[in-house]
Amino acid sequence: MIRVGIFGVTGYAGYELARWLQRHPKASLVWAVSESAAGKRLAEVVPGPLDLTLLAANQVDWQTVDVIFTGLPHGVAAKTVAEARQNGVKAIDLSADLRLDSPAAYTRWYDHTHPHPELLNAPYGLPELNRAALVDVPTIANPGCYPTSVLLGLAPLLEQGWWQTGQTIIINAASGVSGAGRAPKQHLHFVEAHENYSPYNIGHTHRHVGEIEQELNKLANAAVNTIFAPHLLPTQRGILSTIYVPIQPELDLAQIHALYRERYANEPFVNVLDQGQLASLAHVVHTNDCAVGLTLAQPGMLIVTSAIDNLLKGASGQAIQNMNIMFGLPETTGLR
Ligand SMILES: NC(=O)C1=CN([C@@H]2O[C@H](COP(=O)(O)OP(=O)(O)OC[C@H]3O[C@@H](n4cnc5c(N)ncnc54)[C@H](OP(=O)(O)O)[C@@H]3O)[C@@H](O)[C@H]2O)C=CC1
Ligand SMILES: CC(=O)N[C@@H](CCC(=O)OP(=O)(O)O)C(=O)O
Repeated sequence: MIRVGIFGVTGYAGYELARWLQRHPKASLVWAVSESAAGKRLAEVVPGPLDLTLLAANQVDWQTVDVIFTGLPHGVAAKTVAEARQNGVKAIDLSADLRLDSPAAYTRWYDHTHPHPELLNAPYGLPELNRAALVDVPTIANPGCYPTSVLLGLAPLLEQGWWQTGQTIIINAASGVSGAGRAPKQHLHFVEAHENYSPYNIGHTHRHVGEIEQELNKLANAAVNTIFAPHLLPTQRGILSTIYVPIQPELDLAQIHALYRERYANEPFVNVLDQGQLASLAHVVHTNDCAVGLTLAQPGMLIVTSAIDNLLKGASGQAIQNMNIMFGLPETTGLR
């Protein structure tokens, strides 16, 4: 059994992780930390079936776990990961603290100095792109939710060099409200979000742009320029990214569809839809899947639709997939 600790279990991602770990046949949740509710029962804080006594961070016994998950805000998570490493415990970080390749990039997108720049050497945990780098490592940077949908939607095309180098890729994306976390904020208030659909941080301002372009550059082996337009969607969960990609004008849809099907043929969590189908939230919510739809809008312009559940393939499901790889288990263990 893999012995697990969770930090931030009262948060949306941490709680989802705890729920799925209950059903994992090879992992056992040993303890869970909550700063704001230490000493209480989890069921008192988050209504639901999970019940265990919450610990404060300074109460944990590091010797009792093999790995921790950090479902903490960025800036906070890195300090906990550093403590885990000092105690010889592996860590999978759901925040953005381990994802960027350099301290300068982190400061650019997160507006503060990285508290532990030595942790930025963690491999980027998108198994479909980076599986070999995740086996038996001490730390994994779990990818962002929007980046996961975008990278899986574009990887085959960029790896193959079938996009138009130098042209801008436009990403129009929408996320359910759980993507913003549990802390109340005015724009997440029911009256503001329900039956509304609103863009935010559009242009080059959303912090995921740095992560998306960093990883797209690696896939394409070239500088990839994007325009990213996120929206708040009045659902509980789910992300849909609609991506406009300039491609080589001679390519037809059958060729592109065959490329995607071949690239993802052995990927248990990527579902390349039949030609003519478009990805939607209904394909993926409450699963660890990414659904990808392909449409040739006109010669030279492909539209990719890529859908995930932000709390699963976008966070906790992917984190369990990463744990499975880290410990040499079949990747789908506990995720079906
Ligand atoms: N929601 C999503 O769809 C996704 C989230 N992520 C990332 O995962 C992490 C967790 O996200 P999510 O679960 O949505 O966030 P939430 O806001 O729902 O939960 C974060 C939890 O962190 C704990 N916490 C500990 N220290 C602090 C602190 N100083 N300030 C605020 N909270 C603190 C809180 O629990 P307590 O007080 O009990 O300790 C809180 O419940 C974030 O880094 C987020 O960016 C990544 C991908 C998708
Ligand atoms: C709807 C909404 O607000 N979504 C969040 C998604 C970010 C997130 O979840 O954080 P990670 O970087 O850890 O993936 C946002 O846009 O900031």
